[in-house]
Amino acid sequence: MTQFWRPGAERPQILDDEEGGVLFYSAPQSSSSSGFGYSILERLRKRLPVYKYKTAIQFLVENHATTIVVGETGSGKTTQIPQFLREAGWAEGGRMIACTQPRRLAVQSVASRVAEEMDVKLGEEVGYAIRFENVTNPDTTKIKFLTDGVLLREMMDDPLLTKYSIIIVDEAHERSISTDMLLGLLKKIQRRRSELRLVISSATIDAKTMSTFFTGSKKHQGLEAKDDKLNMTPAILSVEGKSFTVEIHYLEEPVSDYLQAAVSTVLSIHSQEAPGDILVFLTGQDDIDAAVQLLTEDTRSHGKNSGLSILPLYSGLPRGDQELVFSNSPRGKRKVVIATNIAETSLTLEGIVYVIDSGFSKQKFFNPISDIENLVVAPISKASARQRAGRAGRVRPGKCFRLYTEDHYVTQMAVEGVPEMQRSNLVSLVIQLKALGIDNILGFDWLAPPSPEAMIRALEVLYSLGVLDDDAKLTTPIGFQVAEIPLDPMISKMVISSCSLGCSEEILTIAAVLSVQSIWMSARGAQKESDELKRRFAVAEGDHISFLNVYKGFLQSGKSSKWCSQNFLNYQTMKKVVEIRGQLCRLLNRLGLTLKSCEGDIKAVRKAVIAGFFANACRLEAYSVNGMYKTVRTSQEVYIHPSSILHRVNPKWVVYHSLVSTDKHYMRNVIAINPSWLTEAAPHFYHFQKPNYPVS
Ligand SMILES: Nc1ncnc2c1ncn2[C@@H]1O[C@H](COP(=O)(O)OP(=O)(O)OP(=O)(O)O)[C@@H](O)[C@H]1O
Repeated sequence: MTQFWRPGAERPQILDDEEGGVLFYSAPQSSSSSGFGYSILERLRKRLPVYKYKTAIQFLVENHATTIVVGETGSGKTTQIPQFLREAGWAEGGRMIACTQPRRLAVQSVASRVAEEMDVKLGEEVGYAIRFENVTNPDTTKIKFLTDGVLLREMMDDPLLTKYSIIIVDEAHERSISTDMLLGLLKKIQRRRSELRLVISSATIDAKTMSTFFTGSKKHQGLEAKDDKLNMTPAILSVEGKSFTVEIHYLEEPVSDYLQAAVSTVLSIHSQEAPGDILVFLTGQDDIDAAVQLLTEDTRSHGKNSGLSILPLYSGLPRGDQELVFSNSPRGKRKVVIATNIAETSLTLEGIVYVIDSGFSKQKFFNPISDIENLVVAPISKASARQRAGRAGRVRPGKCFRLYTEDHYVTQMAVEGVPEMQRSNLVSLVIQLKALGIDNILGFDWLAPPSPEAMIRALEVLYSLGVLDDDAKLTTPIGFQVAEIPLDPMISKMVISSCSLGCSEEILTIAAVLSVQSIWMSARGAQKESDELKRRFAVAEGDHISFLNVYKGFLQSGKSSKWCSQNFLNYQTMKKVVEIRGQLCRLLNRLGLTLKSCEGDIKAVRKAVIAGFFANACRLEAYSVNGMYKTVRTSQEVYIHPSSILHRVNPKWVVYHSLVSTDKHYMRNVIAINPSWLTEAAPHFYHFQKPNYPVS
């Protein structure tokens, strides 16, 4: 390795691997089915550190309302604990074991692994559910992996989650909004359902804080006397041991450009280290695209076959492209996966031997005063760094190269990140709690309370949308209907309003497109061509209406992948749009709402968009030469994003879907409006905005 690396002072312990861990290094790898026979998988299971604790886990769960399991990354918590509990009988009599994950990709991949280990078909005894996708069988599924967001949704139909005997909240250290909300609600449910068991697990969780949160006397918890033997004090189990060693290396000196440093480290590993795939953690799609390009250019400039197979991995990537990271690298090539923190927890990518950790991730920070949620590149916490390193050492020993100094790790990095709850827009959280009948949101039992300002802002938004009434209760029927739709409340309001405006067919298409990351392929060096193709679908009214043209073209092409690539559209994402739209149609039918097309009456569509997004109205500054707009609500300076159809067109009044902040605040997905529609759609809201609202 290059000399600037220095091994970490605290070497991770070497594992006891009595049976000789190298035995199965050379075993054939494959994507979905590992190619290992069931009995080999059974042997591998038994060698995981957590296996030694099987009886202890079964005993603790039997006797404690809550069990907290802390164990190294890769020790087998996610894949094994649900199986142990199933063996102990917790999935008998029509009951199910749920295991939540913060991320969809993890849900799918651990569910497949567990199905494989149990030698059953995915979707039968072992299933999974993520938003808009349910691969379970109500009659046969015993172990269900799902995102914590989906479990929260299930509570709307079944508030006590009666079909589950045990809920395992995995990766609880991530402290996503949904995880925190779930923990508070599960604590409440336990008071009503003494038979429900909770297991909280993570490699990097603060077990004491969690234990204090869940501690309560039976009296306090309101449990009945029949549960005399049940211990209300959470049990804490520390699983000792790690699958394989991961050597940690730090930089001798800090670097100013982590992207360049990551690329150089990939190249030096490739030239100096033994075979094995590489996983690089960067911050977002832009970083990742740049790294892919730099690596590709480097190898091209040397006129050689690099021997590298480079794969990006981020949440906006279509499913098919994401799944490539699980496949074997082409023969003789070293796979390099360049990922965001989507790959930070729960994932096992079999060939990974080397991890490169940039030390940064993109994190949301919401300012309730300006009402802007920024995605900021910020240093990660020690917990994240440990999780990243833990992606190596899962099926063989590994190395982790941290692109920062050991001193930085020890003295500068926070032990844990700030919970998402304390740095996000809380509109979706508030509506969900309201839908679950929790009225006193500020008094809710939070693991860490959100800021009152953000709460108040969320209440204001929901009130202005007509979702909450003067007593801050959900309105009938709009509030309840908006809460039923698993989308951002502003999109849901747009959908509901479209039913009375007679354009729900069109708005469902728009809602589905706004629910995926981007329907366009990444232009990567072909910006001009991509812009020209985009213009074929463009209409003067803006992006939303252009989406309707794209969707129509896709259907007319017979949902053709060729048509998509000819038009710079992402085929997988377009298929997803069709799927989401179908789900939304079914949901509207269930809610008894009418599906109707406006047959080209674009004005109705624009009015429906405003019904949801009136708060995002902006006016072009009178003498602006550079396309500067000001938001009506807070007079914030904003610009139309270059990816928008309306970039450089600059209509006088617009409404946007979301803001992204880089050098400036940019509006994405923009529609031109008539300002009088704002007062028509939301007179109560614009009444207060009069000083900023010169109608012209
Ligand atoms: N898809 C897979 N392919 C090969 N091995 C796997 C796969 N999934 C899991 N394993 C093996 O099972 C082990 C345990 O994985 P598991 O996800 O249960 O660990 P964990 O303790 O939950 O880790 P983490 O805290 O990182 O989520 C891995 O270290 C690896 O050896």
